[in-house]
This record gives sequence, structure tokens and C-alpha cells, in this order.
Amino acid sequence: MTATDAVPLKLEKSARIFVAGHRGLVGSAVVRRLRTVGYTNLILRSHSELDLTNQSAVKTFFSIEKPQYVILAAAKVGGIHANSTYPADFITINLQIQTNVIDSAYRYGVKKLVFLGSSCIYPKMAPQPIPESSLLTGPLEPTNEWYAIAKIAGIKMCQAYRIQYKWDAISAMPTNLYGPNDNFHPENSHVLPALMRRFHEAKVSGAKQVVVWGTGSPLREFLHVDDLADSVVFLLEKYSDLGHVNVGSGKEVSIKSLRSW
Ligand SMILES: NC(=O)C1=CN([C@@H]2O[C@H](COP(=O)(O)OP(=O)(O)OC[C@H]3O[C@@H](n4cnc5c(N)ncnc54)[C@H](OP(=O)(O)O)[C@@H]3O)[C@@H](O)[C@H]2O)C=CC1
Ligand SMILES: C[C@H]1O[C@H](OP(=O)(O)OP(=O)(O)OC[C@H]2O[C@@H](n3cnc4c(=O)[nH]c(N)nc43)[C@H](O)[C@@H]2O)[C@@H](O)[C@@H](O)C1=O
Repeated sequence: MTATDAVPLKLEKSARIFVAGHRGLVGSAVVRRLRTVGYTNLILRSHSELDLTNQSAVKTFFSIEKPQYVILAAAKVGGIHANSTYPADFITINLQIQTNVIDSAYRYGVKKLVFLGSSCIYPKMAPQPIPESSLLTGPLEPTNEWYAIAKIAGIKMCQAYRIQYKWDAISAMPTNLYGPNDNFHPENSHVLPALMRRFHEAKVSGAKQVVVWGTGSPLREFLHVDDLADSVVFLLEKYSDLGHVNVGSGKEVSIKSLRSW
């Protein structure tokens, strides 16, 4: 068997599935979806219970809990302001989390791992809608290149383990997401929760205007996180190949148009 023709696994509903980052936007949606379709044996740890940047703690966790499947939705995440203000945190924490989790998952017998990246891995000038083949074809968007480099390393790590160890690690690249358990921080969040908060506060206070950053002309593709979770479970159950997979809505909207969404 080559690295690229691994047969998709038949998952038992009692399979031990570790959802890393289960309290976040994506992780909580994945947990909802897994439970809805009948998975009964989810392994969940908050950041305070298990710091995934701590290599020895991660090894101990995997050696004791022995998950069979892993969905890696734990990461240092934020919008454009957070990414450009804390570049060291974004590159270092993400490299640490994903390196620890991917390597321990392989070493402690996990059958399959799904790594979550982001559409920011693509070059700034990639054609839109962005095909997977655009990866590493040009310079990145400077505001989040540190985060993007970590995510590209995650894809490459999954591919490397697939090739060298014939291990079933796959990667999904979601577009901009929204939904329950999003981060509504006034500066560090993504645009949709930031604007929801700002418009709500303006309504409550009776403010006459709301500030939206930038020109409003950038385009983004938005996807409800429950649709992403559906895709993640589908990929876990059905997809097994070397290439990363984009997950989006296929419809781009301008930031300006969000005012009337
Ligand atoms: N939000 C978006 O628009 C998009 C997100 N993605 C990707 O989806 C994934 C999840 O993002 P999202 O759900 O939005 O992020 P959130 O910030 O909502 O959630 C991140 C989760 O990671 C956990 N976490 C962070 N650091 C650590 C750590 N050191 N140890 C253990 N757990 C940790 C947090 O735990 P706790 O809650 O316990 O602190 C939290 O549950 C990321 O890989 C991101 O790149 C991709 C594209 C778009
Ligand atoms: C998913 C993706 O998310 C991040 O990339 P991003 O798409 O640039 O995300 P964003 O939601 O922060 O901004 C989208 C657009 O919206 C504009 N904008 C207007 N007003 C606000 C505002 O109030 N807040 C924010 N955050 N943006 C605003 C903002 O100027 C930008 O043009 C990555 O860093 C990375 O984390 C990643 O993977």
C-alpha cells in the first residue's frame, strides 16, 4: 500500500475519539456533530486540564488515554489584529501544539488524525475561489504569515508521517467561520463576531455610528461552523489521502456587505 491509497477506516460508534480544543468554536461544533451521529466515547480536555504546548504532558495523556482517533481543533486563533500584534505567540504556540499532538498521536497508536488549518495558508494573490494547488506558489498575506507558516508546517507534518510511516493523517483547511462559542473579544476576534458585538453595543448605547476597519472591499468566504463540523466528520470517516482539503461555502462576500447581512 502506498501513502496515498490507504483504505478509509470503518469507525465504530464506540471508538475513542479525542477532540482537542473542544470548548472552542470548531471543537464544540465537532463534538455536537459526533454526538448527533452517534459517537459515544469522546475524550475531552480543556486547556487548563491539558496544556498541549507541554510535550511531556501530551505524551502522558496519550499513553494513558490511548485515543484511537484525533481531531486537532486546538490552536492559538484570532483575527487580523491579534495575528499582527502577537506573531511570536501565533507561530510558536501553534507549532508546539500541532507537533506535540501529531507526533504523540502517531507514537501512541492513534489510527487516524484530522488536522485543522486555515485558508490563510494560501498566497495573498492566489486565484479565488482558491484551489488547493495554490499552496506555496507565492508570498503570504503579511498580517497572518506567522500563523500561516505554522499551519503549512502542520499540513507538511501530516504528509511526512503519511509517507514515512504509512500513517493516516489528513488535513482540512476551513474558510472564515462563525457560530456558537465564537470569540467576541473587541479587538482580537474575527470580523463577524467583532461586528455583531459592535452593532449590538451601539444599539444598546444608542450610538449613531459603528466603526468597521479598513476599506470594506476585501472579500471573504464565510461558513457556519456546524457545516464545517459536518465536513470534518465526513473526512474522518471517508477521506484518506495525501492532499489537504479546502472546506468553504463557495460564495465570497465583501466586508462592506456584512453591514446588511
Ligand atoms: N475561527 C475561524 O474562523 C477559523 C478557524 N480555523 C481553525 O480551526 C481550529 C479551531 O479554531 P477555533 O475553534 O476558531 O478557535 P477557538 O479559539 O475558538 O478555540 C481554540 C481551542 O483551542 C484550545 N487551546 C488553545 N491553546 C491550547 C493549549 N495550549 N492547550 C490546550 N488547548 C488549547 C482552547 O482551549 P480552552 O477553551 O480550554 O482555552 C480552545 O478550546 C484552529 O486550528 C483554526 O486555525 C480555520 C479557519 C477559520
Ligand atoms: C480565518 C482567518 O482569519 C484571519 O484572517 P482574516 O480573514 O483577515 O480575518 P478577520 O476576520 O480578522 O478580518 C477579515 C476582514 O475584516 C476586516 N474587518 C473589519 N472590521 C473588523 C473588525 O472589527 N474585526 C476584525 N477582526 N476584522 C475586521 C479586516 O480588516 C479584514 O479585512 C487570520 O488572521 C486567520 O486567523 C485566519 O485563518
